[in-house]
Amino acid sequence: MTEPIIKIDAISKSFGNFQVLDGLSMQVMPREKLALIGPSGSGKTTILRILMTLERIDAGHIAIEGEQLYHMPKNGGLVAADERHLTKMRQKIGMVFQLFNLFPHMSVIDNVTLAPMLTKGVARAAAEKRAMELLDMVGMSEKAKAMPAQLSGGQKQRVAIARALALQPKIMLFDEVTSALDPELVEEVLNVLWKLCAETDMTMLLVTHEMGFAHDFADRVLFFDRGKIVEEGKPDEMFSNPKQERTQTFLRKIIAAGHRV
Ligand SMILES: Nc1ncnc2c1ncn2[C@@H]1O[C@H](COP(=O)(O)OP(=O)(O)OP(=O)(O)O)[C@@H](O)[C@H]1O
Repeated sequence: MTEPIIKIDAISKSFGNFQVLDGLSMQVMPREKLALIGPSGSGKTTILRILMTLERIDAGHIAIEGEQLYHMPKNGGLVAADERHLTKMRQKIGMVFQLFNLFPHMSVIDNVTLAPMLTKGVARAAAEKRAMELLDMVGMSEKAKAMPAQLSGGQKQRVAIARALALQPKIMLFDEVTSALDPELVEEVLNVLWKLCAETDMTMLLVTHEMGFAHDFADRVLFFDRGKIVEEGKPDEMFSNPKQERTQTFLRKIIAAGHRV
């Protein structure tokens, strides 16, 4: 039987006195496209940031491809992972943020080549060749020499996707990647996600308020509330026939706000 590519086991996370996650467990299978939905503040972004090692966990375990993320084997047991282990594990995962986070003082192509050159020691010529392929895939090769300030939000986000792909991650995390975009630019970014879905075998986790997209794109939808998975299922079941009252209320509000489900 295929093993999960991500195995989250009873993780907890607090910020000060505020407990965001309390014993959360979930698994993701290789190639799976997962949508994480739920009200603001329910912990969705925190889960992605923990997987990306941008936040630490207080308790529990996470395994990526069967290898511990925050722990490493030592003397027959497990100890806290050191920076070297975290750096190695981080390369399996790429993340795209709501606010692009491009390096403003670097050109588009330099944004994409930086990580492979710095973290993997890839030579500039090879890194640029690969970067141009990735920029071509997201429809941005003509802007390779441009600076981020010269780009629209949708273009910046497509560059951010190319940059995240440059380390050839097996897992891609998308954190509300269209939320900061003008409505007419949303489609161009969603089209890139479709392309990644069709042309790569990456595992993709998507936090989104675009319910229509989550419905069409995801293999499985997880509905979160207060750091817990309230309900999960196939998109058709989740959106047309949610079982839990909390899910029903959330989706009613979303529909009332004019979002397609
Ligand atoms: N660095 C931090 N310091 C303090 N509190 C934080 C921090 N990061 C997140 N939180 C709090 O943790 C809770 C969960 O946040 P998170 O961003 O994971 O929720 P979310 O479900 O992604 O919501 P949204 O859809 O608004 O992004 C929120 O109440 C948030 O204010």
